[in-house]
Amino acid sequence: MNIGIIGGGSIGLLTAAYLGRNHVVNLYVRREKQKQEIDKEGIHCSTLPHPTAVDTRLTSEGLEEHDVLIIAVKQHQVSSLLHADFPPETPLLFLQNGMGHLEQLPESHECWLGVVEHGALKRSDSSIEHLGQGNIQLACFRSEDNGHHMAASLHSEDFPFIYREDYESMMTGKLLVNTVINPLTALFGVKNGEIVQNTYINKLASTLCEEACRVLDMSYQDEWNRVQSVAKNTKDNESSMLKDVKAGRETEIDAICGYIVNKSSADVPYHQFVLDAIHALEERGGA
Ligand SMILES: NC(=O)C1=CN([C@@H]2O[C@H](COP(=O)(O)OP(=O)(O)OC[C@H]3O[C@@H](n4cnc5c(N)ncnc54)[C@H](OP(=O)(O)O)[C@@H]3O)[C@@H](O)[C@H]2O)C=CC1
Ligand SMILES: CC(C)(CO)C(=O)C(=O)O
Repeated sequence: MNIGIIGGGSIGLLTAAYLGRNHVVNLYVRREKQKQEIDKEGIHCSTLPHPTAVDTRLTSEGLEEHDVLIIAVKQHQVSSLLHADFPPETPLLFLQNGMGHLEQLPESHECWLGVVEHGALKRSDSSIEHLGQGNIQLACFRSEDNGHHMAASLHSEDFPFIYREDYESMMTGKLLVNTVINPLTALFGVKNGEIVQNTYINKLASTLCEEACRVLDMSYQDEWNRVQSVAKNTKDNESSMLKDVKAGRETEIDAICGYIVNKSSADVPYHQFVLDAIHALEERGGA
């Protein structure tokens, strides 16, 4: 396939490094320095034996047609890209956490959604640490095409893509996990395991889970079991929100907990609290 990827962050570099082995990949970045570094070094990924060479371009110079264009920027960066000229014939695959961006997706394009279950950490402009080897689940948001084909074309044994029939259950399942684990780990400055290990954080997590399940009409018991199992399986990870807060970066709180608050017709006081509390940390400029 001929694949375009926008964003040379943790997930953009990870997908470019893996997909670049078997496909033609154009990675679009926004800084000349990053372009030069990748041109010189290739992309180093901790779980691959050799750097992957990809063709790096600047977003500002325009986007070309591809078989698929993977959007790997943060949720709050998506809106700035929607002003960009997406090539008219190219299907778009959005990989963001949260659900706040779904209503902004361009109606003019075939759109796909992906849920990333890898852990990746950018070490430099051309290197990433692949911390948790998982998969990317992919579902159709707006397309007449058969999704099996898209997932199968991108899939490889060591970088799996899994086709999901229903984007809504795929996205709400991930949102549920993020709306509980991300704000609490970021507020308390703890790794994911503390969600199950600390009695009081566990109690707060359970209440957030219960609120979100009510809003999203999901089974509390099933989702609470899943949240706890993700927290156990990723116990030594720092959540993406904790990393953002520590680095003084804008978080994805609006797309995650803000989505629950906006969708709810009743009060969701715990979500409102974590939403305001994370914004307070952002305003202060870090943890
Ligand atoms: N990292 C992880 O392990 C996981 C991440 N995700 C999700 O994946 C998404 C991406 O996350 P992640 O890769 O970690 O985020 P990063 O912040 O590491 O990367 C985002 C990248 O997008 C680039 N970017 C922003 N705007 C533009 C633009 N207009 N043109 C070109 N590049 C642009 C940024 O460039 P610059 O460097 O110049 O600022 C940055 O390199 C998020 O929604 C996240 O929630 C999901 C699961 C796991
Ligand atoms: C699943 C989890 C919580 C793993 O850290 C995640 O998706 C994130 O940190 O954003």
